[in-house]
Amino acid sequence: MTKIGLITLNSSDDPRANLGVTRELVIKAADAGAEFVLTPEVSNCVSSSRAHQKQVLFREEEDPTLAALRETARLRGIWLLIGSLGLKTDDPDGRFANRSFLISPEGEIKARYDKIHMFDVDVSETEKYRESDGYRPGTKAVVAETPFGKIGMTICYDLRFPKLHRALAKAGAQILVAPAAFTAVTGEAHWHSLLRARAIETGCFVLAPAQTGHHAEKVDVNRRTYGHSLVISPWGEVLFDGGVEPGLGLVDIDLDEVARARKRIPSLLHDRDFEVDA
Ligand SMILES: O=C(O)CNC(=O)[C@H](CS)NC(=O)CCC(=O)C(=O)O
Repeated sequence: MTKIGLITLNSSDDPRANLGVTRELVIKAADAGAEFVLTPEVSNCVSSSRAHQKQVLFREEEDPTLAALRETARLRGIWLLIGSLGLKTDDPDGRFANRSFLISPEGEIKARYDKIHMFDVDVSETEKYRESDGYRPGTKAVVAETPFGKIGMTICYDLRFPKLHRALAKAGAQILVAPAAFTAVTGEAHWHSLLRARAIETGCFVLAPAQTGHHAEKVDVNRRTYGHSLVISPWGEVLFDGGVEPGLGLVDIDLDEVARARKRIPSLLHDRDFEVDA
């Protein structure tokens, strides 16, 4: 059994305040015996104003949230997935990275992953996102090794591109992480179904820490996220649902369930090539 600590946040556009809340919940998870703790997408700052982000975000090397959470992981001896941080980069267009970090109990960065699929979507007339204007998409899928299993890294909108999850599972992933800031509207319609589908298709545990509630009202009145941090078993059962309040969920997962689910339905081994007659 591995004890998972899943953190739901209502991050503001103030990275210092967000760090305070996040660190407190990470410590609470460690105190409760969690071995692996996960935070949502853009844990450090939810903001769609590029001007504001330019003021408050740092490069990876100087980012105070990353440094502080690495230290917390080390002091508490836990594995920590920082679901993602908005970070400055040397992108020629000045775009940020939406980057996840897997931190070891020694406080080392064991893996980093830049979100591949950009959320360029009109959710409604008043709620439009052009993530690729502000963020530079990644080009590399990542599977990272831990003592409790291999972790396939994804972020938020990646959830809608099952090719990625299949590639991660085929590369050995037993746990898929899907930190998110799903919109309230699309979350209501799709969040549980998409996460359960990815778990069922791959025979992986899916761990999905989420942002929740209203964010950064000054610059972005409509920004509202869905919450419902979830843990899904490899058979597709919802083992935990964090609801809409920020806080901590604790769930024990049994990695043997991965092999059991894949034995019952070995679809991961049954891919076939085909042509499309159109
Ligand atoms: O903008 C930031 O600061 C961080 N990025 C996000 O919150 C991103 C892009 S706006 N949100 C999503 O990917 C939501 C996906 C979603 O809701 C869906 O697929 O339905």
